[in-house]
Amino acid sequence: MLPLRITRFKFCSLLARLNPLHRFMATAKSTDVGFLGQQDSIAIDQELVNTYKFTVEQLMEVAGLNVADIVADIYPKQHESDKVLICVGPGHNGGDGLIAARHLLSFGVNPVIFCPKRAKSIVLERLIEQVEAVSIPILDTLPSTDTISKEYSLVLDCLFGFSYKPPIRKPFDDVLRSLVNVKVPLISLDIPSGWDVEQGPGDVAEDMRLQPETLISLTAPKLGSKHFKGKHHFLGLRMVPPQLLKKFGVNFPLIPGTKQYIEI
Ligand SMILES: NC(=O)C1=CN([C@@H]2O[C@H](COP(=O)(O)OP(=O)(O)OC[C@H]3O[C@@H](n4cnc5c(N)ncnc54)[C@H](O)[C@@H]3O)[C@@H](O)[C@H]2O)[C@H](O)CC1
Ligand SMILES: [K+]
Repeated sequence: MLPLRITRFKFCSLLARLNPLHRFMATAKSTDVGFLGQQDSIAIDQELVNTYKFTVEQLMEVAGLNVADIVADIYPKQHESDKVLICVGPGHNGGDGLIAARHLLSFGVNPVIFCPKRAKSIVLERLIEQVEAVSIPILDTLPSTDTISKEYSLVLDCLFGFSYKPPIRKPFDDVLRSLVNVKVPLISLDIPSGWDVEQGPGDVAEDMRLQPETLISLTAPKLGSKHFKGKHHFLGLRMVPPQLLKKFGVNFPLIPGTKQYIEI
């Protein structure tokens, strides 16, 4: 008899072929996928570039597209005027957010970027120029909690990813304090910002402890995400080569069809 997990995937796969809408039902468990520590997450990223010859731009483009895809599928636009606030940080987590903004625009969504600190790398500067070129607004001050709750339908947290090391530095402490009080759904990319990548939210001051409704993990969930208690946890970036995943003990699920993400 086949192990239960394989049987489930075969069944999902068959259903997916029969009904494209079935993609929403395809799930795996985060415990089956495995969790990554901070050093291994960084090492995978480096091997993707050094050994597998991807450019950072290629990886981020796919990651950002996956994020936009998940957001548009799970939180479809309710009103023409709906806006999505995308909070971007100075690293590649922020880069994924800038790319997601561009793709969301192409899906008919109205993205607005909040970028408290501009990155100095050429790659990120180009991403900023790309969103400016298509007239996506970029704010350097966060709107008040009330304004966000009234004028935006969603907030994306792309402030920090797997390279974050506490304690938090200014001005991000105040940004987290505001985001904690926002009433619309919060979606965090890779790890809720401010959480320790491995330990999770335990040592984070309560007034800065984000509790997102949705978490989107890339490649594999990070150890800290074991503490995630929101509604949806998705896994994206299926493009990472299987040999590399195996080396780091990641058991990336077989996603039915050509969809780029799966709920875990
Ligand atoms: N293989 C993959 O899974 C890929 C993931 N991607 C995304 O890239 C991020 C990781 O990007 P990285 O640039 O390494 O780091 P961060 O975005 O986490 O941010 C680094 C940035 O933050 C500053 N910083 C660190 N600690 C603090 C602090 N305590 N206070 C203030 N600022 C801090 C630091 O100085 C840097 O400027 C990953 O999570 C994914 O989202 C890519 O898409 C490629 C493939
Ligand atoms: K994040």
